[in-house]
Amino acid sequence: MSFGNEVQAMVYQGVEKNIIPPSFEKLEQKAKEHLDAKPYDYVAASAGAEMTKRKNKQAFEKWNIIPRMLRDTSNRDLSTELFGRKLSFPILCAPVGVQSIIHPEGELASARAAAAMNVPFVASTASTYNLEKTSEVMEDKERWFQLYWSSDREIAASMVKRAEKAGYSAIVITLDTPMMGWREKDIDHAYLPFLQAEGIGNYLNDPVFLSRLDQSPEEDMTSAILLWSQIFGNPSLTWGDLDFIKAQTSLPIVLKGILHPEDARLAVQHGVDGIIVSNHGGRQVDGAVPAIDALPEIVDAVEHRIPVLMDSGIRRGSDIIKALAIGARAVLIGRPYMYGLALAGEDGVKQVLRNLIADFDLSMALSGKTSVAELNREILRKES
Ligand SMILES: Cc1cc2nc3c(=O)[nH]c(=O)nc-3n(C[C@H](O)[C@H](O)[C@H](O)COP(=O)(O)O)c2cc1C
Ligand SMILES: O=C(O)C(=O)c1ccccc1
Repeated sequence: MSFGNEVQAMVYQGVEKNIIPPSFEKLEQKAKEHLDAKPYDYVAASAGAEMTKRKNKQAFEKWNIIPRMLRDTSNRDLSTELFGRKLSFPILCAPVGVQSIIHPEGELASARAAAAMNVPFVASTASTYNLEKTSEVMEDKERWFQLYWSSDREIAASMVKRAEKAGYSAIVITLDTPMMGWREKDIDHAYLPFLQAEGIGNYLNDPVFLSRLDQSPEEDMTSAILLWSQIFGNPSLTWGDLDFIKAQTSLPIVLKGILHPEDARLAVQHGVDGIIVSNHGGRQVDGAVPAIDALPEIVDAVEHRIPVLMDSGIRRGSDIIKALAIGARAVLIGRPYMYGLALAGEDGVKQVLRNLIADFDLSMALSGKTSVAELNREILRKES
């Protein structure tokens, strides 16, 4: 058997040392056995009855790929382009907060792994390690900053400016989480890692946040955590507020959490640079539409005016093919790389990314396509 390219060879060479199962289901199971119930459930679970989490998976199963034959797929190009920059793969690490609950090196390990694999890392506002530290470990590699827009808008502005200064090349504003969804398992466990000061690293060194405290966090962490809980989210935001953030930065602005085609049109009208179709991995509105099912109408509504990305339920290479064939420019992954982090830190995240890239490369070739640009709806049919 010959391997299609270097990515394939890399996967098989590493087989003996692999701790990361190639199957997502086995990976999730292994992470479950490895972690305590509270942090595992925080990562794995979703809102309510977890309907949307299940539907994200079922929806991918309803889209079928119709491979094309005899098309010389010996040379393949997995790259894509976003905001004038070339990405090696159409894959990014989604913003995931509080990674220290599953591995002591948290975001630093994930960021290092992403940098090593040439996969952009989207650093969350809710990180345990601050954005400057995370930036440092990535050297010159592509990184974006995800903003949770604080109800204290000077804090939001401060974080955006810090991100630009630290070398992040886009700002992702997450719209679907002005407050946490109804997460029954976390409520059962009475689990809130923030109360132990995990996930608030970006606030603890923010000059504006610190200026709002009477005493430093070292002297009085309880007050810092209390203030964080009061200013974290901002449910009062409206489309008109986007101008404020745009005025703070020259970086491209990407809106995350779009599911309605009309919101996609509004995003274009308000001059943002990209959108991410996402239901937050089912963690916010239980019963929300699967992101992959929302994608076609949104891609059509946007009419190529800005790039459309998607996440929520990407588990395998074939899922990536489906999203790109519908019209996404790139996809983000959340839980898969969290499980890699839980099991083996930086190395675990690298293996998860490597498996996904290799699977995507192979499945694209076997579908008769040689580049991301060639993927289109011609090779897809949806079961009714
Ligand atoms: C544990 C966890 C924490 C998350 N934290 C954030 C966050 O801080 N900011 C954000 O925009 N999205 C956050 N998300 C959502 C992810 O960015 C992404 O939308 C989601 O995980 C994609 O679905 P998937 O897990 O099925 O791949 C989080 C997801 C998980 C699982
Ligand atoms: O848990 C999440 O899904 C999430 O987005 C989040 C929100 C605030 C802090 C940490 C994570």
